[in-house]
Amino acid sequence: MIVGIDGPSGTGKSSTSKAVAVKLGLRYLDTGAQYRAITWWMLDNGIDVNDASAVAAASGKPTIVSGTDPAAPAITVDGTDVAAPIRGKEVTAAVSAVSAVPEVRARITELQRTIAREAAGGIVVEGRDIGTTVLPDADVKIFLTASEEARAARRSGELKGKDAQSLEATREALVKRDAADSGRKTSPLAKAGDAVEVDTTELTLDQVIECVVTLIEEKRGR
Ligand SMILES: Nc1ncnc2c1ncn2[C@@H]1O[C@H](COP(=O)(O)OP(=O)(O)OP(=O)(O)O)[C@@H](O)[C@H]1O
Ligand SMILES: Nc1ccn([C@@H]2O[C@H](COP(=O)(O)O)[C@@H](O)[C@H]2O)c(=O)n1
Repeated sequence: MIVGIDGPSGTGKSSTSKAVAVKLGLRYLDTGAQYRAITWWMLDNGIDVNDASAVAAASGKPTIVSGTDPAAPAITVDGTDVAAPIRGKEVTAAVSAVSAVPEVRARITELQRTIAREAAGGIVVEGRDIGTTVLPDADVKIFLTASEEARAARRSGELKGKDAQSLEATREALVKRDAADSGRKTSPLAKAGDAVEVDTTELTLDQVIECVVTLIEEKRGR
């Protein structure tokens, strides 16, 4: 059972995917974390993230390893645990430029396909291009959406301490990242033709999880 969950940022992909995977005994892959990890490495190594040729030339250097336990997602770069730093403001602001580079996408896509292939009991993979490009033959494809306001409010509730910002600034940053992700040439953020769209604006997280579990169980014939 391969499940692909895509959608813009703040629609609930990670929270839903993890919970669904725990409930159904599936593995879990956060592909955004992989793009964040390679971006973290570029910044840490002084690569200009707006220089696509420099990013492309360096894209094969870091070794990225993703854990697939939905109860304890993990990610390392060259053996360093980067789970915390990849969520910082700097990486968030730079990740769309890095993820738009075709060489980066080719490398990370290959990694994702290998992980999905090796997940014997099935896996929930979440991202932006899972249904369209990474796993076009996934058994279940879901595209989550939500209004800008709902997404900004959700994201704003998470940002604390040094990364705290106004609701309006959060909304602007989110819209800018979605526009870059949707507008890039290579596998942009998009709904696959055969994906089920779920608008989560008025739904609680539990309702979204239940909806996705039902779609998977229907596919399994239960
Ligand atoms: N239906 C919902 N109702 C209210 N809050 C929600 C809902 N779904 C998710 N959230 C909350 O919104 C925040 C963002 O959710 P999450 O990280 O799962 O989104 P995402 O789509 O994976 O975002 P990104 O692509 O930016 O990583 C989290 O704090 C989560 O608890
Ligand atoms: N399949 C994917 C997943 C993510 N990206 C890029 O990574 C960024 C961070 O993703 P989060 O889910 O952690 O917010 C995202 O903005 C994309 O630039 C991608 O390109 N493809």
